[in-house]
Amino acid sequence: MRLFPVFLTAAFASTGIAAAIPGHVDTSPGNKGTASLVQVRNPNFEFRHGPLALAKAYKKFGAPIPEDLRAVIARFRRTPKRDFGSVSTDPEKHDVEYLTPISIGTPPQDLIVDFDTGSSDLWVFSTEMAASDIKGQTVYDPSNSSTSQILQGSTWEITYGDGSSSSGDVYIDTVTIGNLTVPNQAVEAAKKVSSEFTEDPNNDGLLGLGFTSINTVQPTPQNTFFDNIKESLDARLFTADLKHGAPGSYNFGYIDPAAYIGNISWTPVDNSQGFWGFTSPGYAVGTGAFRNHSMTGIADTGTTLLLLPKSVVSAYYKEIQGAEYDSDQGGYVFPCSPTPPDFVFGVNNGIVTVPGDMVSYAPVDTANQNCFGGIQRDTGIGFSIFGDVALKTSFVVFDAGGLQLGWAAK
Ligand SMILES: O=C(c1ccc(-c2ccco2)nc1O)N(Cc1ccccn1)C1CC1
Repeated sequence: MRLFPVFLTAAFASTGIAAAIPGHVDTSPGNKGTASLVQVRNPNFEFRHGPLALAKAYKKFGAPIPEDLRAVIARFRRTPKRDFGSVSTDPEKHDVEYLTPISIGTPPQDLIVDFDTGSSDLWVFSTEMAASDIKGQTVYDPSNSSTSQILQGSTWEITYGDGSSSSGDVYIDTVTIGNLTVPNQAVEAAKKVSSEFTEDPNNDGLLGLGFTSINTVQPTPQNTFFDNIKESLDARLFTADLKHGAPGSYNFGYIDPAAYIGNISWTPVDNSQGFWGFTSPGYAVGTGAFRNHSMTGIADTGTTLLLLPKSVVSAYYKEIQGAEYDSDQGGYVFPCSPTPPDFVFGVNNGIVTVPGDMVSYAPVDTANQNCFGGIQRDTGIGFSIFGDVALKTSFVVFDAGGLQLGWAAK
């Protein structure tokens, strides 16, 4: 029978050497019972921080742990694991929206959704919808997720500024974005969506990155993904790096210094309406002089265009030969060439430049003669909306920790 020298196992385990494998113990008469044991690394041994291993050794032999060692251990224990993550986001035609992959449930169900800093509901197309409302979208099936739990009695309903709407009930399930997972995220399953969503085959839902104060779940509003994960991030912020006709990214918990040039201009955020609100001090048209003109608005990745006060918009289009407000098109239209002037807006004591070629949003006719403007009036909304036309020219930091927005060129 092979004796397994248990005392040796214990001794080795505390030093990271695997339990010695049973060696050959020579018990022939006259022999002192010597043993030769081959050591192998213990695959299950968790490498312990040096001071921790030293403290363990003191403990094992009943020696008091010196004060300085105790202090090091305490500091090591206080810094919990921190996190950060990144996910790619792709523009639809004309950069009308940017779509980003997320995973929901167990096993993971992969959907592609619109990250929207202008709203705060995470809702998705679901198996609870009428088949006629689904045209090509991928749907979330809570019954196919072993981790989904219905949030009994909860419902949601949201209406967006473009008149679109959706509603349904609520599940708690695991949601992963990039390498970041929230195990108990409220996932709002759609039962109804308006035609604007049905007719958008590539968009499986919205992921709100606004403030939880405007989440529409009743009776108890639910946290956004960002609100659920922000305390475990290295920094309580996310960044939006949207691009014109090319993949961009949303990063969580860190500012990538390689993603921007020059300095970040910071401006305080007013989140009293649940949005990433700020006030721009003014604007310039092309190479013209900067005009002081306070514009209060929000940074909204979910809105395509740059919607500004009527007076600013008409001052801009006044500089374009042939530009006019076309009520048939519902906005300013102008000749696609020559390229219109840049539009510059202030952010604190910095500026953001929207290049003229990004102001031409899209041709209004097949002859490509006239273009619909990317800058339009914010009439009736109550504030301006710095949507994708403004955001895609910049690297934007949504800093919940400092309650500030950072804008940088790239
Ligand atoms: O679509 C929305 C929008 C987003 C969320 C909510 C909402 C209601 C309740 C919770 O969230 N209501 C909106 O209306 N835009 C953009 C927009 C575009 C055009 C006209 C009006 N607005 C909000 C961010 C400003």
